Amino acid sequence: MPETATPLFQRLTLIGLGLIGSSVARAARENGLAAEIVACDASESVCARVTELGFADRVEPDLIRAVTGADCVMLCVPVGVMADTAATIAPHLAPGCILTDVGSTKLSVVRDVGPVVPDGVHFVPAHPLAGTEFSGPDAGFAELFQGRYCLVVPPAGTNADAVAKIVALWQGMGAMVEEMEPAHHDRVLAVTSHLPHLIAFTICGTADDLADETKDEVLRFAASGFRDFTRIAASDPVMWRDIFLNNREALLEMLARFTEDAQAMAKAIRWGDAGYIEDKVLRGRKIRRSLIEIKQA
Ligand SMILES: NC(=O)c1ccc[n+]([C@@H]2O[C@H](COP(=O)([O-])OP(=O)(O)OC[C@H]3O[C@@H](n4cnc5c(N)ncnc54)[C@H](O)[C@@H]3O)[C@@H](O)[C@H]2O)c1
Ligand SMILES: O=C(O)C(=O)C[C@]1(C(=O)O)C=C[C@@H](O)C=C1
Repeated sequence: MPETATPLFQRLTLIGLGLIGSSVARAARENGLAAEIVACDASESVCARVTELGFADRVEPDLIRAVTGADCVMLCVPVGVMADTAATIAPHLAPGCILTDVGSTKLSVVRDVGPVVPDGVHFVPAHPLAGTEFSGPDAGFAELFQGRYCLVVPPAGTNADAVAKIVALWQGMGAMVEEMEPAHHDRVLAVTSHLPHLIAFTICGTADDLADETKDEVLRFAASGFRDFTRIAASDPVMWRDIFLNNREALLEMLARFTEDAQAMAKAIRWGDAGYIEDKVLRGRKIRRSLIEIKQA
């Protein structure tokens, strides 16, 4: 811990030490944000690896022992297991403790975790918009959140000091923080993150279904648009299964809109509408340029 830093938390317990949990552990330690970091994971092999990697002060496989005495508990597990995890730990959270998470869907986390949070415990859901296609404790790194957004979605009436501490935690790890309504969060992420992944998984499946005709060529000549899709298509199946199932409505709405737009493109191609096609490509280019300008590319 940097000697001059005053830790925000005395004991930060991280549940789930994959890409995100292990990145938080590394970043929190490097920036002196917690006096003690406790790591808890359901997988024995992950616990063993976290011990070897040494970025936590204590590895505690038992959920209840892990959260006892913590002033901040962060759930870094797939969104499909947030409910069970929160229900198990809730009665053991100390008064004044801040319970937070990093889940990629927010309405579901508010729905699943909110009702079990005991009085006196502050619930501040959050979502760092940073990641890679890799998972597990070896994949994490301290710089993951630097220059990236983290969205916090505190329910109405959440203790302002607790929100400020979670904002300070993410800022201390280098993130830019903004507040958002959970429903709005889920619609925005449906189009910026969930739909692109759905398209990537689907296009890889489509290519694979054409195995006899094109598979060899797809793999051999992949130095093209297809290769960019394969990066995000390599992501964790459990994490993405849970995201799709827990952002069902917004994702289906965005998929329907996309399908309409894809049909419009198909029509333009069929009827030789060069202007329409050019306009769409130009729009894509502009979006890419503005992402580069705001350093989010
Ligand atoms: N990967 C990303 O790009 C990214 C970005 C932002 C947010 N998220 C969100 O962060 C969370 C974690 O994602 P990740 O990429 O770190 O996943 P990961 O697969 O790398 O790690 C998840 C960890 O949770 C553990 N786990 C699973 N069920 C558990 C349980 N019931 N109790 C305790 N531990 C359990 C697993 O053993 C694993 O070590 C997810 O909710 C995901 O939606 C992911
Ligand atoms: O960069 C990637 O590989 C990611 O998939 C990261 C990504 C994203 O879609 O941007 C994935 C899921 C998250 O909830 C946040 C970030």
